[in-house]
Amino acid sequence: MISTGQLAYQYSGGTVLRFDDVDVPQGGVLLLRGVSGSGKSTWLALAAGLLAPTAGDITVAGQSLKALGQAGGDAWRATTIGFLPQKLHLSSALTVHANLALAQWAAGQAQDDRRIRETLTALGVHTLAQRKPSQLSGGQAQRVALARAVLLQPRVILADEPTASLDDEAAQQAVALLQATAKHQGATLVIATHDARVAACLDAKIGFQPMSLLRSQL
Ligand SMILES: Nc1ncnc2c1ncn2[C@@H]1O[C@H](COP(=O)(O)OP(=O)(O)OP(=O)(O)O)[C@@H](O)[C@H]1O
Repeated sequence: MISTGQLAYQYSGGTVLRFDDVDVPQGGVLLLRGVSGSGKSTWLALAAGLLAPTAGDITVAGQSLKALGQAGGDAWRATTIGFLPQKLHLSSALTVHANLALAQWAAGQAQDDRRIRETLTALGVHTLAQRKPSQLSGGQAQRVALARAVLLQPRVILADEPTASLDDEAAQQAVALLQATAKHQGATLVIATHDARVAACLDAKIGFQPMSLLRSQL
């Protein structure tokens, strides 16, 4: 589902970031660990097709991302990748419902209010549909952002530092929610984090594949 071979990326003028090979099956979980600057965000951008590898291959959901052109990339990403960013980027002027409708519009899809309601309900935030982001708690806002990420039923969920600035209980809930949502949708889940608590929060019964990015790789 996600497999890489000799994957490497070099920013203009920067050193070459080299990544270990991974092979994550559909529905599997990859825990991408590494300290700040080790390349987690770069790896996520490569997996989302936002960056093209400098060397090596990456295949996501059967699509070789090397073969994906700029134009095809947007359409592929809209239906394949659900991204939960560290900074949630909910539109402050819009209600929760409208934020999700905007995601459907941005993907070129017709507004589907039923699907929006179903997704908000699955994440326990349907009663907040008419609120603006400023009227949500941090945990509620993260659930709404996760709802937006999985709205189009992506085959892959990429989560960037989902437990940053959360206390232990909220971190446990955030990871459990991500894992349950991915399982419910049959999606492959990648969590990129420097937070050592995440491994302990993941459900060991389901299992996950760890990959550590080390500063020495830079
Ligand atoms: N646009 C860029 N131009 C040049 N170098 C970059 C750029 N973005 C990132 N880098 C460098 O690439 C390396 C990996 O960065 P990356 O953001 O992927 O790490 P990270 O593990 O996600 O870090 P953090 O946890 O702090 O977000 C770092 O050395 C960083 O300075």
